[in-house]
Amino acid sequence: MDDAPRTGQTRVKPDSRSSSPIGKKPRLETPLDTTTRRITENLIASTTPKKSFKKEARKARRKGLHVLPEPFSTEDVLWRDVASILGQAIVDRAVDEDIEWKSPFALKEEVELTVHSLSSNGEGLAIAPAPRHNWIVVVPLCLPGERIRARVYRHSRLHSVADLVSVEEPNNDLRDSSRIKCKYFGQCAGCQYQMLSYDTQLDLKRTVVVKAYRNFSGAFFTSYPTSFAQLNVDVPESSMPPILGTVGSPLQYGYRTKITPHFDAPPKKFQKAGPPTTARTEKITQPEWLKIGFNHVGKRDVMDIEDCPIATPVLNKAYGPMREDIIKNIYSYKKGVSLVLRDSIDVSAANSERTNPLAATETEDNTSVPCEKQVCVSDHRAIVRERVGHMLFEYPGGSFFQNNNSVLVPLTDYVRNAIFPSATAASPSERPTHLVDAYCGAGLFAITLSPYFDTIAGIELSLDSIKFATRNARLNDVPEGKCTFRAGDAADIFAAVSEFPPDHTALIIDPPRKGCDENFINQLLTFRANTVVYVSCNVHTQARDVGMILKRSEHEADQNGLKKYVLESLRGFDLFPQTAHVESVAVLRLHQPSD
Ligand SMILES: C[S@@+](CC[C@H](N)C(=O)[O-])C[C@H]1O[C@@H](n2cnc3c(N)ncnc32)[C@H](O)[C@@H]1O
Repeated sequence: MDDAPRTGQTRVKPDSRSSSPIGKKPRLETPLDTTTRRITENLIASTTPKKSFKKEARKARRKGLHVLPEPFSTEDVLWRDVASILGQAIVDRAVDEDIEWKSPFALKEEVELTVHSLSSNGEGLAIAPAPRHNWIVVVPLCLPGERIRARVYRHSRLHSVADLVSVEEPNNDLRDSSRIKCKYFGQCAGCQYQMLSYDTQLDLKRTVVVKAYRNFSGAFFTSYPTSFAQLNVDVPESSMPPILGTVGSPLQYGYRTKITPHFDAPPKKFQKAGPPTTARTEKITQPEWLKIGFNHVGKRDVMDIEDCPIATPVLNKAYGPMREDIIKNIYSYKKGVSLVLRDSIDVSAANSERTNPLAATETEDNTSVPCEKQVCVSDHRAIVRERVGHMLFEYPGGSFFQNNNSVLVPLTDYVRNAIFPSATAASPSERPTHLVDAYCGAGLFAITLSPYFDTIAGIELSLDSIKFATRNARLNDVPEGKCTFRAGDAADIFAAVSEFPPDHTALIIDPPRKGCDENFINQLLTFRANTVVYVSCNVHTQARDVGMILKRSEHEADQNGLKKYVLESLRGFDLFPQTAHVESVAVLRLHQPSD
């Protein structure tokens, strides 16, 4: 291969300190890069840690160089969608002719387009009209089949990004504006699917899961790949296991139990001199420059937002007075602020009512829970209390907890049913007795599933979350000694559970967006828990990790006749209705190679 970076592109050396999930000094190649070697050589390797990657990428962009997206990032996922619409022949030709970064559009050019499909990130993808048809235009808030006008504002590799100007011919089979419940729809970057029926949203999310496994898992090859690069080649959908329908959220609006609106500090001239005299003497009104809310679609600037219909009513009620307070005191802020608003059971009221069995209310399944008052917690260190079914969870306002309470009982029930399918239930000697909850946070899975196991171990990087997981076990009367939580890297859990019987152990994995690392996957494959349930907020890194587990265990089964992991089921869960985001749950179990 030609080692020299091409003009206009950059190359960053892999960092050997990284704990990449992809093997030693991997070179992650996109499907098309397999044949476009010169570009592959210029990929910023996936071994580069995120911070270095961003720093190197910034440096390179300052020099006017082109930077290929970080593997598995939102931009990488978009690139795969762009490339699969254009097809390999067009991409290869563009590389040979050195035109893959040369947009046929001018910046600010307005163009009429027909939307081809939606990307996995929810944007519309349109093939540019002839004679510029070997190029894709990415436009938010439009739907397949629609004729639109869009204004181009950025170029990338074989695609340009544009603002939606107008929908000239809507797709009335999909679009129904009467469904839209937010006055900021079309401007706020938060929710792009409000014009769709909920069933359509769930179908689209299933397609995202299908595409992620097709593009990023490489798990369904017929032969064993010799390098990780080979894992990243499109596989035909027919060779994948069926991907089930996305499980919907019981609440489709008013579900978000956490929002983080933000605002910038006053412009420098006001910071030095204080507010203009009028602002000090007259009734305080919101200065023109002050925007408190969320980002504009396609931009980094904040737009002013007074309420958010996907947030719970309690958060919306608290947000108005918070905004007023900020407006009143804005000149005392020296830096921008990201607020946190979390919906919580009123801890003081709940404490007294928990001791009063008469203060109870009926739930849908005719059981009773204490009457509870919901409040908004806006202090990062204050305790938030939340109920999942009949269990209570507490955690600090600034730490991780799932943001859609309405879907947590279906989600935890689903994970439990996956671990105890009816076939296994018939044979008590095969039932899992031990549970490992890796990336356990405040103990959501470990504690909700605790009645079904003899012994449970959880691990989590955040010391705060671990303190609360331990406290939550006590809060829910989990017998002393049944649940052990420790702070540390997820991979450390395997040394701590060496006494657990792997055949009777279930492992739940719920990592952050970047997925698992190589050390974790190696140890998982050595430990060999009978059942693995992988819950993920990033189906693309999940596909990569699951692909790796399946292929490596298949290889070992071929070598030594051991059982191998089989992907028994895979489906999306909708934790964020009205948005393009999908959570994904994969269930893997050890099977005899002949099964
Ligand atoms: C998506 S959250 C899941 C938490 C929990 N399972 C839940 O549902 O509430 C991922 C968690 O992994 C933790 N984490 C991140 N990197 C980790 C690592 N290397 N080892 C262990 N935990 C990690 C984060 O602090 C976060 O709490």
